[in-house]
Amino acid sequence: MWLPDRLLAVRNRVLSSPGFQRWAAAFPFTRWLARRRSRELFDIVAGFVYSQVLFACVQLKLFEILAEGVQSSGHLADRLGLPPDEARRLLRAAASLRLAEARGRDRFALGELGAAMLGNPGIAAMVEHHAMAYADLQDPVALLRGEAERRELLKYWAYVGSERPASAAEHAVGGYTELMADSQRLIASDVLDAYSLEEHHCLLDVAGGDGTFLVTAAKRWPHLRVILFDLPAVAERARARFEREGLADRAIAVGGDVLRDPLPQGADVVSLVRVLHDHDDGMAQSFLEATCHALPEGGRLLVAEPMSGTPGAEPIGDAYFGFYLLAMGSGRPRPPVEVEQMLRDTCFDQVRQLPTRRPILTQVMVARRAG
Ligand SMILES: CC(C)=CCC/C(C)=C/CC/C(C)=C/C=C/C(C)=C/C=C/C=C(C)/C=C/C=C(C)/C=C/C=C(C)/C=C/CC(C)(C)O
Ligand SMILES: C[S@@+](CC[C@H](N)C(=O)[O-])C[C@H]1O[C@@H](n2cnc3c(N)ncnc32)[C@H](O)[C@@H]1O
Repeated sequence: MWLPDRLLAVRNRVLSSPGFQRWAAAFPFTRWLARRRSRELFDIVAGFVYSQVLFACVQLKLFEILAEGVQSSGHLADRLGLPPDEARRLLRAAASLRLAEARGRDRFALGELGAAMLGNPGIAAMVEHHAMAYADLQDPVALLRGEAERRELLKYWAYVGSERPASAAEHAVGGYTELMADSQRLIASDVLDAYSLEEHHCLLDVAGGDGTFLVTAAKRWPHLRVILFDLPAVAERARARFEREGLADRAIAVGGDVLRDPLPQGADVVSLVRVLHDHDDGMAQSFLEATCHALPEGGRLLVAEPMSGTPGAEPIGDAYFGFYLLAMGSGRPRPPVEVEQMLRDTCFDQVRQLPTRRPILTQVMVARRAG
C-alpha cells in the first residue's frame, strides 16, 4: 500500500517496536499477517541455506533417483553414498522445501518442485554454476564499493571487460555457452509465443549463443531463414549445431564483435535475447545502434530479457539479477520504461511491451526501425 512519507515513518516506527510485534502476533486479526511477515523475513535470512540444500540435491542427483519411485531412506542413503542419518537429514530438508515428499515415516518420493526441476534441466545447470556467484557475493559490500578481490563470474563470462572479446578462445566461451543453451530452453518458446515470426522472412539473432533460440524459431516457422551473430568461437558452435539439426540450408552463423564488425544484412527482424542487461548503458546503446544498421526501415527489433520491477517478480529482477550482474562486473536489469527510452534514443519507434507466459523468466519488447 502506498503511503505518504510521514505516515510511512509512523508505520515503520510501529512495526519495529518489539511490543507491537508481540501484540500483533497474539491479536486474532493481525496474527496471520504477523506470521506471514515473520516467514518472509526468515526466508530472506535463510535463502542461502535453502539454496545449499538444493545444491546438494542436484550434485547427488536426488531428483533423478526419486523419479524412479518411492524409496526408503535407508535405500536412498546407499544410493546417495551418505550415512543413514545424514541422508534422512537431507531428505527431510528437501521435503520441507517441496523438492521431495515424505511418504509415511521413512519413505520419500519426488516432490512437486523436484519434478519441475527434472522437467527443466537448465535450472540444475544454473544451480551448479551458482557456486561461482555465491563465492563472489561473499562480501557484497566490497562488491558495491568496487573493492572485491574474488571475481569468479568475471572470468567465467569471458567477454566481460575484455578489450578484444572476439579473440576469446573456445575453452573460454564453452562453459557459459552451454549454460546459456541449457537455460535458453526455458525461455525461447515464451518469447516466440509472445511475438509471431509468421510474417517475417529472416531473423538475425545478435549475440545468439549456440543457436538454441534460432533453432526453436526455425523449427516453428519452416519458411524462416535465420542468421546468428556472436563471437567467432561461439558462432563456430552454432554452425555445428545448425548442421546437426539439419538446418544448414536456411541457418548461418557469422562470427565477429558487435562493437567492431558490421552485422550481417538481409534480416527483417533482429533479436537481442538476454544481451542488453549484460552491458552498462554506453555499451548497451552501441549494441542497439548496431542493430539499427542491420535493419531496413520498418524492420522489427525484439528485446527479450528479465527486467526490473516485473510485477510479482520484483526480487528476481532487482535483487537476483541486480546483484548477479554486480558480481559479474557489468550491466544491470532495466525496467521496461528505460529499455523503451533507449530504443527511442537510437532509431526505433512504435515500442510495445508484449505479455509473456512467465514474465518472471523473461519480458519481451518489440520496436519498429524508424525511417
Ligand atoms: C497436476 C497437479 C498435481 C497439480 C497442478 C498444480 C500445478 C498447475 C502445478 C504447476 C506445475 C508446473 C507446470 C510447474 C512448472 C514449474 C516451472 C516451469 C518452474 C520453472 C522455474 C524456473 C527457474 C527456477 C528458473 C531459474 C532461472 C535462473 C536462476 C536463471 C538465471 C540466469 C542467469 C544467471 C543468466 C545469466 C545471463 C546473463 C549473464 C545475465 O546475461
Ligand atoms: C548472456 S549470453 C546470451 C546468449 C543468448 N542470446 C541466450 O539468450 O542464450 C550473451 C552472449 O553475448 C555474446 N557477446 C558478448 N559480447 C559480444 C560482442 N561484443 N560481440 C558479439 N557477441 C557478444 C556472448 O558471446 C554470449 O553468447
